[in-house]
Amino acid sequence: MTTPVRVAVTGAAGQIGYSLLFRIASGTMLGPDTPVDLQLLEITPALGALEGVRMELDDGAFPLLNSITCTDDADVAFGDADVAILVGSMPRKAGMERADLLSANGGIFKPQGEALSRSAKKDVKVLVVGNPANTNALIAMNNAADLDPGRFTAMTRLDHNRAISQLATRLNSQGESVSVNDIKKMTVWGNHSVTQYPDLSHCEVAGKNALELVGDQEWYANEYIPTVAKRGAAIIDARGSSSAASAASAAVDHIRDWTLGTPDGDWVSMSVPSDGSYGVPEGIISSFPCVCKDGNYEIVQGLDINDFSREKIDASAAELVGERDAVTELGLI
Ligand SMILES: NC(=O)c1ccc[n+]([C@@H]2O[C@H](COP(=O)([O-])OP(=O)(O)OC[C@H]3O[C@@H](n4cnc5c(N)ncnc54)[C@H](O)[C@@H]3O)[C@@H](O)[C@H]2O)c1
Ligand SMILES: O=C(O)C[C@H](O)C(=O)O
Repeated sequence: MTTPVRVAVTGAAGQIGYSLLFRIASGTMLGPDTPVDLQLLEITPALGALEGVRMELDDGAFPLLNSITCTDDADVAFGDADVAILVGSMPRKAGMERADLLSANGGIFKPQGEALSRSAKKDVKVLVVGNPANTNALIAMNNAADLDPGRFTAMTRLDHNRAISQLATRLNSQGESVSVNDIKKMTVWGNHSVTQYPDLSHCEVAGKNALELVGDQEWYANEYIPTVAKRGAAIIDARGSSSAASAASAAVDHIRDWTLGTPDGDWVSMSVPSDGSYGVPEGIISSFPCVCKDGNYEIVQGLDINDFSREKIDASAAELVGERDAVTELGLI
């Protein structure tokens, strides 16, 4: 049998975990020929609920699911992990300031970065989903002394997928006949927050420029961008809890593409450590257009950035720099 891939998931008994684990077990993330070992981390009080999830995973009789480990010890969960999806975090509660949230999550992502460094494979692929995802990833990265910083990424794939879907809906309402499959080269820049910038200037729809097809800068600036950026809040309003199945689906997309590659002629949005590309300061984890091949990602180079895009990319980068400065002040990095 092919050696199973060890996939660690934190916050495994939560909402996203409930959707994510079954898709990983079914082979949707790593392909139909790759067995998996699931290494699931929860806080001690949630181990009972996690046991229930394990029972349901057993009941799925998934042919690719080689083993399931449930633990409250990060070194066990991350032991020899090939992939680590960090979902468990403390979401913002009423009355909490950003600094409170960053500090509470520092208590989670600092020790988890240290445990990844001690226990995971050196080429582990880390995806941080738990919010504030970009800065949580930065905290983990900065506390993982023995790992290459490039192993740490954060999730903006949900924003990318939302941007594609909203564009298809708009074009169909204009009388075009567009499927999400026709939309290529979508880019979300910046932070997984309201300052994110879903950029249509390089996006293609069946080979045509998306912005030209839309032909309505006012809609782009004042409806499309805010709708994508505030979609998370709209889901919370409608459902009473934050997005879960779509977030799990995006996590599967992110790890699948990083592992198996992006299609020729297309790219995806991933939050990765900035190397200074497009004027985004080094020392933050920000969303860029990325191509993946042979298990590696690269930031797409050479795209023209117009004045409108420049302003939006700079604003989101400035927010990330502010978050980095706050966690530096808190002694987390
Ligand atoms: N990046 C994105 O696009 C995106 C999208 C949706 C949700 N999110 C974020 O994902 C996170 C999880 O969402 P959810 O709906 O699954 O939340 P949830 O509250 O249902 O589940 C979170 C789980 O994490 C666990 N947990 C808390 N601290 C932990 C720790 N130190 N170690 C291990 N587990 C721990 C909790 O016990 C809980 O079971 C939230 O921060 C949410 O805001 C991000
Ligand atoms: O917006 C949120 O708080 C939840 C999540 O990050 C989302 O984008 O759905």
